[in-house]
Amino acid sequence: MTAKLDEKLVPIYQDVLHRNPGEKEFHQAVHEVLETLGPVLVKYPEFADKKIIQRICEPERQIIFRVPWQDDQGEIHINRAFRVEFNSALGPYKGGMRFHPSVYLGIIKFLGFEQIFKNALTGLPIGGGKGGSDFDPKGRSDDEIMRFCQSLMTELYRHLGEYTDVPAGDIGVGGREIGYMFGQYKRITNRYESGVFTGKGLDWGGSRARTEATGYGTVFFTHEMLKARGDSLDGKTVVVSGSGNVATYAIEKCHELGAKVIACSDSQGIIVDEKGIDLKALKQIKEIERRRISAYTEIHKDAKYVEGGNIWSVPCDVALPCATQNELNASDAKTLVENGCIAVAEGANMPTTPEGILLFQDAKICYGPGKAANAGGVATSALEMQQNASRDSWTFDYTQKRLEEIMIDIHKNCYETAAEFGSEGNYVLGANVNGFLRVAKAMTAMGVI
Ligand SMILES: NC(=O)C1=CN([C@@H]2O[C@H](COP(=O)(O)OP(=O)(O)OC[C@H]3O[C@@H](n4cnc5c(N)ncnc54)[C@H](OP(=O)(O)O)[C@@H]3O)[C@@H](O)[C@H]2O)C=CC1
Ligand SMILES: N=C(CCC(=O)O)C(=O)O
Repeated sequence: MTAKLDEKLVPIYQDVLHRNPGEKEFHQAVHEVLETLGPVLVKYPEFADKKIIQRICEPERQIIFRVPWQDDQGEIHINRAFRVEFNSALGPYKGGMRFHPSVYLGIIKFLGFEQIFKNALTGLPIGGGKGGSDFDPKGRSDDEIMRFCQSLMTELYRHLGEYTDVPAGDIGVGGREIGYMFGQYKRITNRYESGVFTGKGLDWGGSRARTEATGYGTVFFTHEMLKARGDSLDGKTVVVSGSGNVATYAIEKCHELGAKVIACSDSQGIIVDEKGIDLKALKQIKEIERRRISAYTEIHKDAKYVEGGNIWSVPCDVALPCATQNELNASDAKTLVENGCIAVAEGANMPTTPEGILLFQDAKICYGPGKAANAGGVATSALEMQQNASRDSWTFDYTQKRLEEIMIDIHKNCYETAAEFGSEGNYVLGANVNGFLRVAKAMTAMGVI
């Protein structure tokens, strides 16, 4: 790690390392928050007496279980799944499910820890949690995905509920997977509990604008950062990593706001289209045909595909990492800044390494951390829960307007908190401290639980 910790926080971090050996992504997420909490303990010494930080760093519950399932050829497979119910001070545990072969407990705990503060920043009544599995959905048939989701839910259902723990999507988990998990939950419990999952389909309780929300919200946040400096997204050249749910709708909102996205990626390579990414083609390839991004050049012959290419080598004004953690390192950050990049906003969770963050901050460019910039997804999930609870269904425009207002508020609160603590423009400190204070005050009120 790079930035130094306040001496009062060093033993807390050492204890996290001791209790959670080998979970390097979780260590990274904790360190990034602890780096900014020194001044908070000066202003609120009572939080040290109540051991609030130590309690937040220890999940309330960690569930690990086996998921056996059969493929279309009848072969049996065994995967491991997780649900980390991290913190319920502000509401039921709320966070996605990630299906990816790289998933292990340390990944879920980093995601769940980030989720605590992200959910707090929305100002909505949701706690922090996360789950997932090392199951790889790539290349699997719909029936295999269904059988896996049913087997996973047969174990997990007992821990879920609209007032207890509410999963949603993340890498490898979209509307299809949510549908199969919700269906099995309903079958086992014999309850139509709409609010137990978010990201549901529009035909069965989903919220309009939820599919678009994370990507849209990241762009709204970017726009706010630029506006705070008297600038805007209009006319800017943008590079977006990933080509999944978050990336697709970040591209869509960039184009709506007058920017031009010229590159995006998947885990195999990057495409560069100087005329601007054709979103219709991208959605057809990724959402409908579930193919590799390389197929884009079959439609647009003058676009360029680079197998294994580094998307951060493409010169741009704005960079939106929307793929996965630690995808943007110090060398990438240096290249972006040298090429004239003036703003980075994280659609993905923890995509920039600690060294990359420091480089962006030293360069004094706009840098929006994921817990603030990508909170639009979970915020709209909370709006889906509101609609479900009131047996209502809002219009797209009304829901998008609520989302935009929430993102404007998150930016304002982060900006003002950073200034209050003497670090104007430091959105990492602003997001961490503003989110932490919301959780800490609730935990203090609820006693030592
Ligand atoms: N969905 C949501 O509501 C929210 C998601 N996020 C975060 O946004 C990011 C993207 O999630 P989402 O769009 O939902 O997921 P998707 O599965 O829809 O898309 C993930 C994208 O990232 C790429 N990717 C995944 N893993 C890697 C890797 N190890 N190396 C390179 N590329 C990779 C995928 O490429 P390929 O297809 O080749 O694997 C794909 O293009 C994640 O960090 C997630 O945690 C944050 C807030 C909300
Ligand atoms: N994957 C998500 C969305 C979580 C949710 O909508 O509950 C995230 O905020 O990282």
